[in-house]
Amino acid sequence: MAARSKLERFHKRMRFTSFPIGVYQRMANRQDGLAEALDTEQRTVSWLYGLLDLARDRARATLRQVYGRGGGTRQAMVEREAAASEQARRLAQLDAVERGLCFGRVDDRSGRSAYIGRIGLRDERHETVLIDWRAPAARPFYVATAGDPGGLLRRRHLHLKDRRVVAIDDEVFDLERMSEGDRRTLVGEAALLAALRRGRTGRMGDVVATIQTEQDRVIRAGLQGALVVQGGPGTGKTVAALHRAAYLLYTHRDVLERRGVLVVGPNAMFLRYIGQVLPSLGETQVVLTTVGEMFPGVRAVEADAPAAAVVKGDPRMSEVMAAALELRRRPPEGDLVVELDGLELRVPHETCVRLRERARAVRLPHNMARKLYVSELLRELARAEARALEESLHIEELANGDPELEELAQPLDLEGDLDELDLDLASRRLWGEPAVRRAVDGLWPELTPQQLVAGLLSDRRALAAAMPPGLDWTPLLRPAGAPWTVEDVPLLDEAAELLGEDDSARRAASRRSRAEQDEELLYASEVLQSTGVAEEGVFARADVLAERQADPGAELTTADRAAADRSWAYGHVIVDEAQELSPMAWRMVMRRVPAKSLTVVGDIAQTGSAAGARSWGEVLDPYLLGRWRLEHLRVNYRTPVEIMDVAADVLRAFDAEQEPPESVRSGESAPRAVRVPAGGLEEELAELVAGERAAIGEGRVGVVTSDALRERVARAFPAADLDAPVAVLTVTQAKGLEFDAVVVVDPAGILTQSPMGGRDLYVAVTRATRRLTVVHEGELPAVLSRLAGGTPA
Ligand SMILES: Nc1ncnc2c1ncn2[C@@H]1O[C@H](COP(=O)(O)OP(=O)(O)OP(=O)(O)O)[C@@H](O)[C@H]1O
Repeated sequence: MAARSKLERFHKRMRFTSFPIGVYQRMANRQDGLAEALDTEQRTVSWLYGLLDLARDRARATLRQVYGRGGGTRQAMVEREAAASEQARRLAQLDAVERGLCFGRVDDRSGRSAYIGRIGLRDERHETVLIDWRAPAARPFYVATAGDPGGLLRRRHLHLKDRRVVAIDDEVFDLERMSEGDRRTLVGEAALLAALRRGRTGRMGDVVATIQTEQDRVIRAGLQGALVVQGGPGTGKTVAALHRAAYLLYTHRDVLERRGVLVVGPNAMFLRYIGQVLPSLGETQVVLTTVGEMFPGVRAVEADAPAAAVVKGDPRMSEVMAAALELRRRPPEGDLVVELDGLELRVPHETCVRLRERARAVRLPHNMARKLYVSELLRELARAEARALEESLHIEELANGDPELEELAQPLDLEGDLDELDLDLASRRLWGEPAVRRAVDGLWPELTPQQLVAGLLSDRRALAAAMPPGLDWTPLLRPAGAPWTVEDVPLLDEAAELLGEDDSARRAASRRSRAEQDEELLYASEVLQSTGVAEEGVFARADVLAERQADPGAELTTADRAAADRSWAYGHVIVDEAQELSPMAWRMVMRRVPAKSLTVVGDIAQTGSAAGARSWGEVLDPYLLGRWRLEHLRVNYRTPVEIMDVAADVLRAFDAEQEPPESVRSGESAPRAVRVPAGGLEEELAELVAGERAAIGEGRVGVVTSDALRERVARAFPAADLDAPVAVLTVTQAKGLEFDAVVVVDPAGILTQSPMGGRDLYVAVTRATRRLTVVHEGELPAVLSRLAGGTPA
């Protein structure tokens, strides 16, 4: 019916509208112009792909050659590995840029044209024929505006499907100066809007083709110092931060390849969401992590309740950890007494105190200082043993009444007779005694960060003793063996700093015996025989394959090594959704980047964690002393204006000082509120979501619910993950993500679920790229009354 009436309207229009003949002529010319432009661009693009294929062939050949060499000294092996991983990386990079290799062209006033792409390419004469988007020469493509074209006549976006040019968009800055031929081939539809209208896939994509000027400023900012990017929802903070990582690696490759780049995101789901952006830009050398994963060996996912999160995130927790450690190395109540083979070894209390103070005074981390403490205490015990022996040996008894022997006997001074060698030998012997070990461990135990933190959090007395006045310890107490939370991770990191690393186990693990290597060679030959890989050429020799098996260290990239090493100093750190980090989490992040080269992106208006930031200065100044630059992003590329109006009502209600961003486009359907009868949520929701799915076609639906209803709602949509057409998420999980259609369930619950409920609701309603539905059982909260046709409170 709808289709028929559309057709009728068209016929009617054709009957009553008469186009002047010139319009038809222009339309026909335009078609010809478009075909001609597509044809020209196709020729260039095909040639560029040809060059890409050649570059790949060359990289593959070099890789084969490198592996073909085999054998040689250890040094030669290391050099070979380095050359091989360089070529392998180059190959991976060349593969990654296949999609949309070339996406832009600029024509300048001097009649020159240049093509912009994901990677730079040169022709056979070594002339640059494709400019890498990160190169300074590509900059005009991103920064030219009608007001300030910077010498450009035209910016052209090329849209590719596989290797075909399927569409072109032109922005003309100076029509007067364009040649007649170029004018004829002008084609225009805003490339940005076309990109924004695309359905969401569940994975963030790169935006190299449509980076906007304000984002370009962020992306190309210098490496030194700290840059803070504040911007409302959908302003492209994440996308700009990731492109910045790629830009920095390109521009400062020498430093950053050695030191690595770390990106910290809010949760694992978010990392999956953004995980493809950097590889699609040809960068695989960036470590992506969350606060919960920043301590090697621990993978914390669950968050603490707000009361505990606030205390654990408090900067005073660093003193609490130090105090907790002091409690673990207290001197004995009285003298130290160790029973050994019927002897009582006694070290006076004052000596124990003195040894402890000496070990503390060296200012080494606890586990290192322990070595000094143990060695001195063992010597004291050796002396105590000598004294005990003296006391136990009664010469009169030994002489057994023999007056001559009694006369010969001098008063014993075993302790005084001990020389250095005796003390060493006695110390070693004593260290083998379990009773001595127990005593030493009781006074200065060797501790892992896990033992220190878990021990503190499950010990009421220790908590009460370690906490300063004004910091409530009660929310922290939990049973021993409780799983790690995200908020524990900065405490573990703090503990590791205090305790010091003992990397002897790691070093031992990386030492490989000759026998093992021989075994690997044998195994490698068998593999080559049985799989026929030998014929493929890459691993043509058993010794080469064995070499790779045997020395994983040589294969490890900077990113691999950095991710496994808590004390790694990164060259640059990017923190996304940075408003969520507590002061303790910032301490941990800052340790990873001693040079303080940082990009911090976030939105103070979206802070959801009770321990998160209220202002950037508050969290950053303790480390950066006010030396950070602030950039604002103010245009919202995600949320249509109608939905953003609703969000702005919410923002105004809880934080009138924050400015909502301005939406770049308007939506196709009005946001709405749907009231469901009490108890009928699941059923109604299933129907409603089905309707949303039908409305958006290929895109994705996000159901964002209050924490309280999460389980109930998730039951209605099993197996909902990022890749599923429908994902059920709490606000915390939805942070940073976006969906074509968003259904917000239980707005009243979201508002009241934490002290930051208003901000949570703001985050929830700004996840939509096209449609927003708010589902409520009770009254619609007053801040959303625009949805019911009212004026928001
Ligand atoms: N220049 C651009 N060209 C095309 N799309 C863009 C551009 N900038 C941003 N976008 C798109 O806008 C959406 C929002 O971007 P992004 O997630 O980076 O915003 P954000 O500021 O991090 O949002 P939030 O604070 O809500 O996490 C994404 O789909 C992104 O791809």
